[in-house]
Amino acid sequence: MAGAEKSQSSLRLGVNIDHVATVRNARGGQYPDPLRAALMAEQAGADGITAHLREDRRHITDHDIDALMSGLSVPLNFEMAATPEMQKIALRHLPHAVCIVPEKREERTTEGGLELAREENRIGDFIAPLREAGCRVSIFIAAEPAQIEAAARIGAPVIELHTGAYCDAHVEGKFKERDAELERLRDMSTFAKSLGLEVHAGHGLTYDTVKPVAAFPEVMELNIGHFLIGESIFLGLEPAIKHMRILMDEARA
Ligand SMILES: CC(=O)[C@@H](O)[C@H](O)COP(=O)(O)O
Ligand SMILES: NCC(=O)COP(=O)(O)O
Repeated sequence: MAGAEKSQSSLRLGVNIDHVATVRNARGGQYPDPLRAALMAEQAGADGITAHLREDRRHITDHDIDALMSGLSVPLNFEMAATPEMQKIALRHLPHAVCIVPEKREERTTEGGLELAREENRIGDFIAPLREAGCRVSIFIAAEPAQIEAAARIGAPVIELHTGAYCDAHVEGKFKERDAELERLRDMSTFAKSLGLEVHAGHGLTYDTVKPVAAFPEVMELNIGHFLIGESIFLGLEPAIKHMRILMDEARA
């Protein structure tokens, strides 16, 4: 794999490059190029790249997915809504991983996890061809027993726990709420692992919030994007990623 400084840690870092595309799309054209950022992330030690092809194409585009699929040396984690269009795109590209996420056109960001318990049969049928095609399927869910049990029942090998509520509570200074959210994430990581699921986590993580989540021994992968792309304005992309990697490794030591 590319990236000489790749960590030996059991905790993988997936760098989400969606918001490089957000900046590019603010002016149209081709700059800054998400693939260039992804290749730099590889060099900085990212274990994988995450990209969310939203139905409204507000950031990542179909062309970006083509370019990432042919240009990356590390695995692509393709985030997608559970729609026929996205399933077709995933089956055409066969990325290493697909992560099924909820999507609402009007939302500013992915506000919660997929309501899997309510849609168990549909999502089970939806992921079957992706699994048969060899993609590692994960489901982006809230840290709730009902969602985790549903993920296990439909045979999803991986879940990604939404860390947004924990991160938002930290930013808003609601520390009791933050600690309760963290506790929930910890308990649900343990519960998911006990059901045989591989546990990932992500959304809204920053230097201030990453360590307690990285410390959970059940968590195998963190996906982090918006903060890292923002921080790269101040530090540069490689140093921003390397610092995140250091914090993750410290939490795990
Ligand atoms: C699913 C997830 O948490 C990320 O992919 C996130 O959705 C990307 O950023 P936006 O929500 O801003 O599109
Ligand atoms: N799945 C979460 C992700 O890819 C990154 O989310 P964020 O760090 O951009 O909020």
